[in-house]
Amino acid sequence: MLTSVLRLLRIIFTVIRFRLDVFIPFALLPWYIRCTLGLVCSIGRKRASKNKGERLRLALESLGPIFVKFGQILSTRRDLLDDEIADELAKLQDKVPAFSGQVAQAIIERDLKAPVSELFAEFSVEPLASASIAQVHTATLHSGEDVIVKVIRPKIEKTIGKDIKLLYTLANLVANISEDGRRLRPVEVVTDYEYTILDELDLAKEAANTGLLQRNFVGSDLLYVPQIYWDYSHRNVMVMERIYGIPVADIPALNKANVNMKCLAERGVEIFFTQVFSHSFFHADMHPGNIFVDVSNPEKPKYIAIDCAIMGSLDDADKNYLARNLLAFFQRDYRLVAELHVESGWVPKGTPVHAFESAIRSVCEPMFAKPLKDISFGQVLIGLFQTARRFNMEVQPQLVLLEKTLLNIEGLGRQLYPDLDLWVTAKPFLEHWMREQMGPKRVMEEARKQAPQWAGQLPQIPNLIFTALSQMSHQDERIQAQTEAIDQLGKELKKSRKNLPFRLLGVMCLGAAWVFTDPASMEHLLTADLTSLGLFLAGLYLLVLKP
Ligand SMILES: Nc1ncnc2c1ncn2[C@@H]1O[C@H](COP(=O)(O)OP(=O)(O)OP(=O)(O)O)[C@@H](O)[C@H]1O
Repeated sequence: MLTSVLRLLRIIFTVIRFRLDVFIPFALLPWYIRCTLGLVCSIGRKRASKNKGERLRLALESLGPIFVKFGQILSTRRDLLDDEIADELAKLQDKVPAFSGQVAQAIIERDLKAPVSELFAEFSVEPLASASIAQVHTATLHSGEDVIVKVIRPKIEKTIGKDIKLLYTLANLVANISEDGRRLRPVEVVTDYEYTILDELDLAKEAANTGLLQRNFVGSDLLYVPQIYWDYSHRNVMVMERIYGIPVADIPALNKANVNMKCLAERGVEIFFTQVFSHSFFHADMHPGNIFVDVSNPEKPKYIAIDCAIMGSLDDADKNYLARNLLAFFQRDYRLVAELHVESGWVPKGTPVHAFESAIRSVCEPMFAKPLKDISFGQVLIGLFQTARRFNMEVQPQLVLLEKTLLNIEGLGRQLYPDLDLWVTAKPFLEHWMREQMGPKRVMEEARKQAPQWAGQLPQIPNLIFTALSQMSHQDERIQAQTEAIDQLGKELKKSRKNLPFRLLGVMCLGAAWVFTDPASMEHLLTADLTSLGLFLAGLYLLVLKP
């Protein structure tokens, strides 16, 4: 209790010291609080010469690593903050003094239940790196492999718990006293922070994420994920293969190694879209400190990713939302963007489509002042989410995580190769996704999943086909590709749609074949066999050969 009060006093003192009163909606406070704050805030007048964002950054730095982390996470919420403040907060760095190597050693021995000399052939007591949550030491296993040992800071969970409570108190205060404050969604920001930081506290979870990411990219020449040593990994300690790549932010070193920067930038985008659309599992903490480059083949450089504590995953509905909205945006079909939101119920039923359409147009249309290749997908999503929020849509946290990651990837890609054309790299992924949604593979997958229910629903299928066809003809009118790339995509979409009735019919035949071969429904075995064989062949023809 006493420590919380002291911490709160320290926060108040910091607000005064760094003149953060500019963030306080004075007009809404009672007169006596206004006078007192005005008086004490004049103490920090010297700092008023710095801009708002800079003062906020300095204040968070002075409050310590947990607040620095909060500021770093806040800096990624460009959908809520002014660019000036977000840019300043993005400069926050975890410059945290290391904790003693002996303490790290004691944590390892306690968690792995053996002395360090027994666990490793060599262990460096000097840390390799130290951040707000964990510290990294190098070691060598008895089998000869070089590894790193990541150890969670002692007592950090307790400190974080207390700071989060304080942050919630402040967030609720801001949300309750001002409309402007509510617009910044302070409680949502703190919840976001809480989830992120709690994920980082559990190294067993990070190890599991790393294992899954590694499996997803096994055999790939795009991304390497170091191996986890499971026998040595627990909640507070994780042992991982040591990697020796060039940090991605070290552009002089990459140039010296003759790395093909265009290829490197494009591969970053490719990895991101592969994770999102093919694996539905993406690394969501892609800051440069977590990305290295293997330059053994400089023409085809390979990324190495570490620190898989924060991962995102999208379900089919999210991917659909993303692909269809991005495509509609690039066709400048804001009507379709609005309809997608209203029809699906993302914004409350009854929201006027034209009002949403006009709001989204005013946000997005200025983006087309730039050439297509310079349009930021991340900024498009920010515009989309900001508008959707104004229309009371709750943007799902996984989509916000995706938008933040996309911004990081784009920023990194353009730093490596300023002429990076994101659309060209992203297009095949959106194309593939849309094709798969309507292609035979997807239909077969659905058929397999749905077959038992369909047996009872066969009579309704003609009706469903009719609805699907009328929806398709409605949407066909909308496909007006803006560039050659989008044109091409439109053609491919139309082609898959043309084939859809045949495929639906094919699925019906297969479903019927399945029903007839169900032993429970068979009265005359021979007739049933012939009927199901005929239906099966017809279904196969329509699904696979006809297209
Ligand atoms: N497998 C590895 N091989 C070589 N170096 C590593 C490895 N894992 C981590 N490091 C080094 O340790 C540093 C910190 O690691 P990591 O990012 O996992 O810790 P963290 O506490 O999550 O830090 P941050 O919060 O800053 O991301 C990395 O920037 C890198 O220099």
